[in-house]
Amino acid sequence: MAEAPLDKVAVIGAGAWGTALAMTAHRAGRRVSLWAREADVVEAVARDRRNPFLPDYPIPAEIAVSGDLSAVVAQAGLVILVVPSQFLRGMARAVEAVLAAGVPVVICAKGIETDSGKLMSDIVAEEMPGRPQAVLSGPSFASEVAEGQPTAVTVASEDAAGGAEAASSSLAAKICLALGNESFRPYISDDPVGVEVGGAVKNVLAIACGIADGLGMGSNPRAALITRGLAELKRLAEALGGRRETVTGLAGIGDLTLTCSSTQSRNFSFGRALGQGMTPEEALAGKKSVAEGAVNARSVTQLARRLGVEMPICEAVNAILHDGLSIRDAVQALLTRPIKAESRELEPHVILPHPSAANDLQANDMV
Ligand SMILES: NC(=O)c1ccc[n+]([C@@H]2O[C@H](COP(=O)([O-])OP(=O)(O)OC[C@H]3O[C@@H](n4cnc5c(N)ncnc54)[C@H](O)[C@@H]3O)[C@@H](O)[C@H]2O)c1
Ligand SMILES: O=P(O)(O)OC[C@H](O)CO
Repeated sequence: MAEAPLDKVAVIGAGAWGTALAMTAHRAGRRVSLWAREADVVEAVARDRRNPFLPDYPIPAEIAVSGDLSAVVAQAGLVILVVPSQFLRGMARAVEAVLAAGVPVVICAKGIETDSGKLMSDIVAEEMPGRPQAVLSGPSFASEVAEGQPTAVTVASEDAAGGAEAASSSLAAKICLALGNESFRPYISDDPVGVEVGGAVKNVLAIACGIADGLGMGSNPRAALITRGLAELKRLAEALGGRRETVTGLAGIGDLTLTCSSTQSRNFSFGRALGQGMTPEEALAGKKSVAEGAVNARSVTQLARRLGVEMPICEAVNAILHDGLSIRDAVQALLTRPIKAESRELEPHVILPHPSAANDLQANDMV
């Protein structure tokens, strides 16, 4: 059986998701402290109990919000890391310097580190050596979680592997008990890699779906992008040692479906703005909130190339965002790729030239 829930929870990162998770832990009965990087966030919460990153939901008075990292993590039994992916390394290092030994961390950033191609769990292992760690991911818009809408997520830790007994005494199980409440339902997984890949790649695919929406495309293209995007996600998860099955769960298809079909998603909305004619710079201008896929299109495709994994939709998004490929050319290149088998058993053995691609090898080569 799992042990008693972790009592005091420290949340590092007071963006929308960190704030919603702090509220979740508070609803679950934990004592909660929240670290904010920006002085104006600390001041706004002190003044009117509202965070500009999630302004519509009051923060309960019992949640202590501070910019003092040592004070926030003092006596914590669990630390939740919720800064954007490209800042996780620096934050993990800073937290490690002030956190008591043995206190577990749960990673909530969705992404892959640019250039190194490292997963968030690799970064934490490097910067917080020997510290127990888990990953939390799944379909969870911060605003809906803050509102108390029913939400299900996956929490994964390696020690959950080995059967029911291992799973129920794992770190993932302890975190589920610490954070679960009547509206927030976490599930245990033993596949952190599969869970992480789902969260990182779905943001890139959401940009692709947003672009299609911005172009005025309908439901057929969206369904095609989600389904073939899922195939890309499965391939990358497997190449990294995760399981294809994990990708069919909340942190894979669950999050993919959510993010690829709602203007609530920052990534979908960013893609939509591109499809409507904005440049990436224009679409991101003045935004304080993060669209992880904009950076992670690069890190995901870098990693896929290194591993020899075919991810044509992610490649197309990356080429649009970072290599100046026009959206029109990217769409044409995707649609005229060679004909392949859909199923895993035949893939990649059946490859036929696309009937309309004979005269367009240049665009085709790009994806
Ligand atoms: N918002 C959601 O609905 C949601 C849900 C699930 C997962 N996530 C993931 O959570 C992570 C955090 O996203 P968010 O939505 O809370 O952020 P946000 O867009 O609401 O806010 C931006 C965050 O980035 C932080 N930041 C900016 N520069 C920084 C720096 N140099 N160092 C450290 N932190 C810095 C800010 O302090 C702020 O916390 C992302 O990986 C995101 O994909 C978000
Ligand atoms: O708004 P997005 O696109 O960052 O998506 C937020 C969450 O990741 C949804 O699960």
